[in-house]
Amino acid sequence: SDNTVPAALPPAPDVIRAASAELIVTDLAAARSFYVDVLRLVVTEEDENAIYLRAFEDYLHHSLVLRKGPVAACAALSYRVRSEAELDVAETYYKALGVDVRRLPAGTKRGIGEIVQVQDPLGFPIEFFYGAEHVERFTQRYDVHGAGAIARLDHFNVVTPDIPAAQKYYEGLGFKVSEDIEDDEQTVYAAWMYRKSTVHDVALTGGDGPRMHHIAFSTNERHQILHICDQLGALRRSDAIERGPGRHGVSNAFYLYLRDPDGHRIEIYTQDYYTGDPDNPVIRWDVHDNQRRDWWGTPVVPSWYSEASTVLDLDGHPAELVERKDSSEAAVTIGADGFSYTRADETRSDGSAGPGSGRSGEVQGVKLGHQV
Ligand SMILES: O=S(=O)(O)c1ccc(O)c(O)c1
Ligand SMILES: [Ca+2]
Ligand SMILES: [Fe+2]
Repeated sequence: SDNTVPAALPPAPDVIRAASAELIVTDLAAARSFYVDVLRLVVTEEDENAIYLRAFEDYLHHSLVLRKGPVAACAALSYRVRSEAELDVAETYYKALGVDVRRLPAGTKRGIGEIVQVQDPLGFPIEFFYGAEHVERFTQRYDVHGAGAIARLDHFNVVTPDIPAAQKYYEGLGFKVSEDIEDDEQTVYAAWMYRKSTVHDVALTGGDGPRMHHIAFSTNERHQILHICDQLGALRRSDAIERGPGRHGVSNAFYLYLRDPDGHRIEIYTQDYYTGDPDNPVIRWDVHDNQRRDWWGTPVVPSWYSEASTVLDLDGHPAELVERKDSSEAAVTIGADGFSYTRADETRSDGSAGPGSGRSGEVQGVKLGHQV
């Protein structure tokens, strides 16, 4: 056959949604204090090596596994597929992609049925599953919710060097782009992609990867996010707050970013918008728009761009990092994330160029905590 035409891939598995994640934590008790005592996630099961957690609207066994280990890392990002039959489809698809594919019998992971585990073409440890033990759904257990009630897992955000290539790979899995950030030289800095009818199940962040940027849980209302902030203040754990609370430009969600005791980033997120119709309009942001990441123009702390969690391969070893070749968002915008323009061609009353018009040549820095 004509070997210049890539062989047609077999059908891709039918992914429903981002469903759970497994994080390696170096101090299980410290992690338990953060995720259970502070965030109030529900312990479905636990032993001396692992804690299986769920949010209040989850009825599958867990949506987050904390596993004790020597090095903090992300060990799995798991997507639920529509039926057990989709596991064979997944195995065939990923074997055709030529990556490491393993089949784990039901029960290998507590509460979960058979799993197809792959190290995907981007280098991430991905699991596909359908079967899972049903446990009590705490949707209306307001007697245990608390004021910061977390409803469910919403999305993964992954750092990968080549966004167009990553987008193509996820489009092959039937994901669609809802929003992205680009510039007028066709560089793409980030993209948000979905299977369920919200803004994303996975977000692609341009950078050296594979690294896990964050796992996001959603609440039903903003006041739950505000309570989590107030509670962290009361516990003198405000240093767990990395970024926010605020209103995202992309997704329009209200957000908060926390760092757990191992530095894993957890987002608490609420009220993005419906994307379920086939002609859902894609929103494209200019990388210089300083309302893209925070609608109010609040600066993005540098650590949010630079820090992310190591991911493991299927043998539990840190995955090789690939450097990003395209320009980095922090390099082109950290100034624009500071106290700068919100209008493209701002001109001062005396006719001089405003800071954001790009005509002033002024240095646009981010005012850090020690600066007045
Ligand atoms: O900061 S962004 O507005 O680009 C953003 C939007 C949605 C997310 O889930 C996120 O982590 C970040
Ligand atoms: Ca802080
Ligand atoms: Fe997010």
